[in-house]
Amino acid sequence: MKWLFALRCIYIFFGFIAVVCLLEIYRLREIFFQTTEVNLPIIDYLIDLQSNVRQQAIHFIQSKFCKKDPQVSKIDNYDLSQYKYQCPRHRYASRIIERSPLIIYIEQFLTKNEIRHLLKLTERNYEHSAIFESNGGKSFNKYRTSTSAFIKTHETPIVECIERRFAQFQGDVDVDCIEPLQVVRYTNDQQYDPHVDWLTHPDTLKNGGQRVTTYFTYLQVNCSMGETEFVAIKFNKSLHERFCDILICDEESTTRGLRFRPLPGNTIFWYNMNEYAEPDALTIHAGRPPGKDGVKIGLNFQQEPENADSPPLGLSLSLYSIKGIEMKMNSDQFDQYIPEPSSSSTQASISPALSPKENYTREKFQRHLKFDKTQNVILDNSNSKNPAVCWCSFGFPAVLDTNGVPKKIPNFVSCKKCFTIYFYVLRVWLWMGVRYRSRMLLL
Ligand SMILES: O=C(O)CCC(=O)C(=O)O
Ligand SMILES: [Fe+2]
Repeated sequence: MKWLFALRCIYIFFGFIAVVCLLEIYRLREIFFQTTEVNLPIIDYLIDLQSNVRQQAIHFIQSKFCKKDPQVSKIDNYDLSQYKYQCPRHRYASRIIERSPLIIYIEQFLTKNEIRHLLKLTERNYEHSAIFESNGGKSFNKYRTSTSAFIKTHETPIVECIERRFAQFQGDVDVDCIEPLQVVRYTNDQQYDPHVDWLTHPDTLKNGGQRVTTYFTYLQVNCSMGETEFVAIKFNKSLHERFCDILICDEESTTRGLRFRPLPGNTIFWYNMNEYAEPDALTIHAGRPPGKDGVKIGLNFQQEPENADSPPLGLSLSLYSIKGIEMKMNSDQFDQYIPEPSSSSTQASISPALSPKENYTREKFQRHLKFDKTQNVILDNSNSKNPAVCWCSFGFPAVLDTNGVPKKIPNFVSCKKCFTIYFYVLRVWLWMGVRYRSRMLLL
C-alpha cells in the first residue's frame, strides 16, 4: 500500500503545481490586458516599445562612451520617478504660424512637473540678464532689464529629457549642440527691447556656431501682458486671425507685430537663419513687460549647427532651393567657370597650370583642393571688411595661374575643411537699412 500512498502524494504535488501555474497565468493575463486594453491602441503600444528600445540603446551607448557628470542635483518637490531610466513619452500639438521666417507654435511642450522642476532648479540663481554686443563682449543695460539663470547641460534627468525633446522636434539633432538652457524672469516693467537671437561676432560664433533656431517657452505667468512680439512681422487679419487663441488680437493688432500671449507650457519655435544661411532680420522680436505686479518666467533654448565643418543648416537648404540651377549646371559644365590662365604669364610654370578646357568636374576639383594644393586653393574671406558669418567655414575656391596668383572661381564657395564646393547666389539685403545689410551679405 506504500506505493499507493506515494502515488497519491505525487498526484497532490503535481495538482498543487498545476493550480499555482493556472493562477500565475491568470495573473499575467490580467497584466497583459491592462497594457493593451486600457486605452492603449496597439499602434501606441508599438511606438512606446520602439521608443523604449531606442532610449535603452542610447543609454547603453552613453554609459559606454560618454563621460557623464555623476553629480545629479538633488531637488525635491517634483516627480523624478518617470524620468529615472528613460524619458516619458510626451504628446504635444504644433501649428505653423509663419512660413518665412518659419515660426511654429508648440502647445504643452513642457509639462507642469517639468516646469516646476526648472523653476526650483533656478530659483536662487537669477542675475541681471546680459546681451551680446556686436564686438563679441557682454553688457548689461536698459535694453534687457530681466534677470536670468542658466541650467547646466544635462544637469538632471528631467533637464536631459527636456533637451532631448527639443532636439527630437528638429529631427533628432545632436543634443550636445545646444546652449545651456536659460531661464529668464521679468517683473513689473522689466522687458527685452527688440533684438535678434543670432550672433554676429566671429569670436562668439567660434564657440559653438550660429544659433540656427530658438525655442522660447513660457514657464510661469501671472498676467495677460508680457507677450513676445515679432515686431517686423505685421499682423495680417486674414492670415493670423485663426490664431487668436494664442496671438493677441485687438484694435491695436494691425499696427503691431505678431504678439504671442504668454501661456505656460507653450513654446514658440523659429529659425533665426533664412534658406540662404543668412541671419533672418524678420526674426527681430521683443519680450514685453508683464506690467504692475506681474511676473513672467520663460525658457530660452538655442540650437547650433551640429558640425562646425559642415555648411550651416541654411546653406544646404539654399542648395536645395536652387536645385534648378544645380541640375542645369552638371559636373561637366563646371570647367566653364574656371578662369583663363593669366595671359601676361612669361614665367615657366612650377606645376602644370590648369587648362580651362580640361574637363574639370566639380568632384575632380574638390580632390585637388584636398590633396594637391599646388594648383588650387581656398581663398579666405573672413578678414574682409564686413564678413558674413558663414565665412568662418567657407572660402572661394581658386585656381593658381602660372605665376602662382590665385584666380577666384565665381559663383562658388568651398567648405574650408570638408572642401565640398557649393554654388551660391548673391542676394542684396534691403531690410532695415545699411546697418544690417553689410553684415548679412554672402559677398
Ligand atoms: O521674453 C520674451 O518674450 C522673449 C525673450 C527673448 O527673446 C530672449 O530672451 O531672447
Ligand atoms: Fe530673443
